[in-house]
Amino acid sequence: MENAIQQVLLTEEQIADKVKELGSQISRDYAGKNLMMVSVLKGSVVFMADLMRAITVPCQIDFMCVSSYGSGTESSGVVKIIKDLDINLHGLDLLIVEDILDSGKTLHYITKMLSDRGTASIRIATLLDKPERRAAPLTPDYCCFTVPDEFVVGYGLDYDEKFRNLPYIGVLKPEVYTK
Ligand SMILES: O=P(O)(O)OC[C@H]1O[C@H](OP(=O)(O)OP(=O)(O)O)[C@H](O)[C@@H]1O
Ligand code: HPA
Ligand SMILES: [Mg+2]
Repeated sequence: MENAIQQVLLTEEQIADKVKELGSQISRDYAGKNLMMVSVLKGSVVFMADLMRAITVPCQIDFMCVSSYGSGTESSGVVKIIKDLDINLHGLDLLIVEDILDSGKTLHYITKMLSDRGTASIRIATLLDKPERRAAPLTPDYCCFTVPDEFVVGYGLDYDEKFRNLPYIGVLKPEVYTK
């Protein structure tokens, strides 16, 4: 697994520090609100688990599972909802938790879909932002790191369902996906 990585972009320590910092900021911003954290599976599972434990105000959590990349490195443009949320969102302050904002197609679709459900507010927290690839008009409200236009894996992010369990974020060697 490690020999498919060209470069470690973000170490475990760098990620942990930044996630704690973001947790404190979100805790300040959501004091007195009805925070509902929505994790967009599968990629956000690791970030969600760490971020929710860095938040000190009361919150609910729920999960939705969507997919648009399949086994490629470019968005198919078709966002498939594999599992929708279970909880009624009326009056809740939604924080959508994503691992990466890349083309923006996934979050554009999800925010539009969820804004029809009577939420009090919707914000986006993403671990990584790759602005050079943006195709849909979207900016995150909270972001831990901006990354260059390279395919990254680890800390939940996959290529063809692999590498999610790497504890750091690494750039995948292009020969892994150009073969
Ligand atoms: O901004 P975009 O170009 O839409 O890319 C971002 C989305 O792509 C990845 O999901 P993917 O479809 O790979 O599903 P996964 O989370 O199960 O890996 C990632 O987890 C984001 O949800
Ligand atoms: O760079 C990426 N890596 C893994 N999954 C992704 N989904 C969008 N961009 C990426
Ligand atoms: Mg993926």
